[in-house]
Amino acid sequence: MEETRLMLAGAALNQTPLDWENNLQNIKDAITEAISNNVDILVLPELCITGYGCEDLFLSTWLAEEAFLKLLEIKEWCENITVCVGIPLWLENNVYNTSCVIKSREIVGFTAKQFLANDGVHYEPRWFTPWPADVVQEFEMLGNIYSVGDIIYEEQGVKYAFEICEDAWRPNRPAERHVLKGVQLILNPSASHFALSKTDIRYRLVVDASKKYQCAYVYANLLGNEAGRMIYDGEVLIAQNGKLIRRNELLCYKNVDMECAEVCFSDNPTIEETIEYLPPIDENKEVFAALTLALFDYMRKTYSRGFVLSLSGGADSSLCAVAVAEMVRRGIESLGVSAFVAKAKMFSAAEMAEFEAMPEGQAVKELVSRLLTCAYQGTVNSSDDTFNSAKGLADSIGAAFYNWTIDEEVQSYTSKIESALHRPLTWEHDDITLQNIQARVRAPGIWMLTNIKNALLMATSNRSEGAVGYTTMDGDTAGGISPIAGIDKAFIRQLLLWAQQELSYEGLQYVNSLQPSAELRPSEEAQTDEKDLMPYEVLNQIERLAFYDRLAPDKVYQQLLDQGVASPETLKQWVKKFYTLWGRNQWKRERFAPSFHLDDYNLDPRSWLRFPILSGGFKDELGKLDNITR
Ligand SMILES: Nc1ncnc2c1ncn2[C@@H]1O[C@H](COP(=O)(O)OP(=O)(O)OC[C@H]2O[C@@H]([n+]3cccc(C(=O)O)c3)[C@H](O)[C@@H]2O)[C@@H](O)[C@H]1O
Ligand SMILES: Nc1ncnc2c1ncn2[C@@H]1O[C@H](COP(=O)(O)OP(=O)(O)OP(=O)(O)O)[C@@H](O)[C@H]1O
Ligand SMILES: NC(=O)CC[C@H](N)C(=O)O
Repeated sequence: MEETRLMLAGAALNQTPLDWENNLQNIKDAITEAISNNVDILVLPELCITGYGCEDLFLSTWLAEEAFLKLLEIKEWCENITVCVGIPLWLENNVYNTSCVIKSREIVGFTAKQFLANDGVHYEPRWFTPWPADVVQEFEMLGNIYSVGDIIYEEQGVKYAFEICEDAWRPNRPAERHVLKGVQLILNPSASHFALSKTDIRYRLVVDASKKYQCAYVYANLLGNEAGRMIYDGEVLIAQNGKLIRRNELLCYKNVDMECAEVCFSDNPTIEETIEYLPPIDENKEVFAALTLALFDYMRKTYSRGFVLSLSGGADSSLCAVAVAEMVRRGIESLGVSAFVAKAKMFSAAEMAEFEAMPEGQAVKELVSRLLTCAYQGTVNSSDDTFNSAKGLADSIGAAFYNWTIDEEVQSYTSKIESALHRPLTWEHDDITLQNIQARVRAPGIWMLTNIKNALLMATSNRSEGAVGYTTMDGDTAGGISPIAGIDKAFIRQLLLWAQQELSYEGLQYVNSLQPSAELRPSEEAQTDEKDLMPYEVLNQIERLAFYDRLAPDKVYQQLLDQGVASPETLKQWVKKFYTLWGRNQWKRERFAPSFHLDDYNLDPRSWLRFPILSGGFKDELGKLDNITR
């Protein structure tokens, strides 16, 4: 075969469902950048016209009709370039998830996804119909006839075809067949949610496939917090014959992040400039990168003016505080001060000029003071340690910090109820009630600050607390966003140590020396979370075995016993406590503020784990544990 050289590009886009203006602007910017780089073929992410996360709106025909009109606009921007753009397509009562190929202002065809994502966070078969392999048909739209299906396209003699995201994750992926028909280039528009270490799997799907099928491969993912919960890392990969040619920085703050490379097609192509080595995955780094970008997008897409936080100085609220500070630092590192403040869409021209005039370090601190407001709300049960931790951290990152006590409000409610019931409330008889009223009276004041600031209230619940409902509903669950509800407590504690050491958040030194405590009981009782519950490591292990590995309670017990986690009696108590609290507290998980999906699975009923609100609570299954003799 004669040698052909094609300039190939993939662009990650930060899209938002139904935000036509934003989505089209990003697409236009990507096309303009590609044209200026003499790109022959540009791949844009899955469903990027409408946004991937439109959910049940995909079932409304008007959405696809509107998207088609937008496609006709986009087509006019494609002068002397081939652009692949994701769009839902309604045909005879079915909706298909497609990528449309536009070449020099003409629509060449639509490739429809063949394997729909239906695991974990994905529910695609609810909306889309899978397309059968090897089938191509014609359809009429607005007076024109188009081709749709499993099309093989050609660019300057090079045959190419598609795998749309999930298509590449299946053993009988389309590339298997396409390469037998002479295809030398596979394009993959994706909406592949972020999860820890997942980039490694994608690398293999792309680079190993390019080796196995002896082809070139271009992969382009969505970028940012698109629709609230899922985060996309914006990965762009260009590979050929098992060699990685381009890969971008993941989780950046740009709207458009493009990579391009000239790729040679011949019987024995020369592959210049390959990337031999990718840095090893560091999950702490990944969590911070994903969490902070997710916060920034959530803030600007809700037009909020920063965050408000009830800062106890404990691990969970400290992580939320550091996440906002790191959001500002990373955002400025990625975009520069001017673009960051412009993108935040909340500052006047005069304020923006003020920030721009500051040295970068000062701008970061000044912005943190505007974007993060914290309050310590102590009671007689609070310790100096937690106050010092909260104040020390807030001061060190430059956050606005208030301090007040809530004893008066607690006392006011307690005496009201005591006089209504004609009896005193005591720790002996009313333990949980007296704990919960403290957590609850922290909510109105912090909500007031939130309203005044037009900000978002951060709820600090973590994943381990979520599993067992160790949190007061409408108390410390109050908030508009639960940024760390996907992260377990053991991970949080080591993450904070890492952030102190590696990211130099010195203000974390206080929390890193504290034992987690709710500080809701009188201090002489020395309440700790782990005394109330069980060691967090064990709680997290039970949760994973129960809901990721999907084992029955007795098998969970047996496995942990075999690992020597605790004595049989203690372990039985912990397993029983876990399942009983898990079953009783589904309603709480249903009511948490929206949280981010960070791990390969999580407990969020809206995105991963369905469980009944009313259930038998594993009574019989836990009863079986008593019959196990060892
Ligand atoms: N299925 C269901 N659907 C709807 N509502 C249901 C329900 N089951 C119970 N309920 C309701 O739930 C109420 C109990 O829930 P709730 O009032 O939240 O209280 P509850 O879950 O009983 O207790 C809260 C727990 O969280 C711990 N906590 C609280 C605050 C902070 C921290 C910390 O770590 O800092 C820890 C505290 O030590 C205690 O163990 C019941 O009175 C009942 O009304
Ligand atoms: N003294 C306090 N001042 C302000 N907020 C508080 C105070 N005590 C508790 N809270 C709020 O209630 C939340 C729940 O408390 P919890 O103890 O679970 O979390 P934490 O204090 O951040 O972490 P840890 O459990 O590691 O101590 C806190 O994150 C915080 O938002
Ligand atoms: N949009 C998709 O098809 C995503 C599914 C794919 N398994 C992923 O998580 O990346």
